[in-house]
Amino acid sequence: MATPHIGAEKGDIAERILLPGDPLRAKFIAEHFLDNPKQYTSVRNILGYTGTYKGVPVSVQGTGMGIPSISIYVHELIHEFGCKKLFRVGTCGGMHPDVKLRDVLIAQGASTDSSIIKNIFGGSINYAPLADFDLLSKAVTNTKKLNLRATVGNIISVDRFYDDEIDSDKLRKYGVLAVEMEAAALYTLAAEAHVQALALFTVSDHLLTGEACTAEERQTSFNDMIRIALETAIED
Ligand SMILES: O=P(O)(O)O[C@H]1O[C@H](CO)[C@@H](O)[C@H]1O
Ligand SMILES: O=c1cc[nH]c(=O)[nH]1
Repeated sequence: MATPHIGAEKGDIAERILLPGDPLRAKFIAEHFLDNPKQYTSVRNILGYTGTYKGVPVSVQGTGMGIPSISIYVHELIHEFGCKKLFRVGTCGGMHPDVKLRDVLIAQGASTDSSIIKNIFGGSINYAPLADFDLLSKAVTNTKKLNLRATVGNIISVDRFYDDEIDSDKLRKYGVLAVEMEAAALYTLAAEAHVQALALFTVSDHLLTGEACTAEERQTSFNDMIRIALETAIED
């Protein structure tokens, strides 16, 4: 049965799913990478599609921006539609000299300032949202097989896109590579539900150099990240 935010029926959505924030990136991925894609939802213009990749059913679904938004979609996808392998394919802001514009990053861990994650654990606990190790290791192998490059490390999922108070120098000193707004929630919700999740990114702008991709590039030009995610998604 359809959920409040996803207008699909049980069975319409594959167990393996790619999750861009931008619904138009979902449409682009479905139309350019999947065979026979069928749109299963357009509720709130957050688009979702299922097709096949190399013969394996794969879905792709927008999640909106920020932890409150992705948490709604990931909850419904896992608990109502049975998704088991979830791949965020996002953009991020590079904040470390080791990463350059358009680089692919894979989040081994996702630090966060999110009160949603803090409130789950309460007290003095700072939970460490982590990638599923099996997916992470397969993604690294697939990156090499595809003759591509990806940097693996810690990123930070923040609540505010415009945040003058964030201490980028300290985060950089501790090796945080980039900033985005959803991965920590994906990792935490996947851990709670005992399903697998991995977040991959393309650096769309750089906090140190001021370089930025255009809005059109953000929607469409992230093929390397998507190929790594799809090759990893279809493995058993
Ligand atoms: O390009 P997406 O996947 O939306 O990801 C990044 O872009 C948005 C901010 O512009 C946030 O959602 C952030 O995490
Ligand atoms: O959340 C994001 C995404 C891209 N670039 C940023 O600076 N922040």
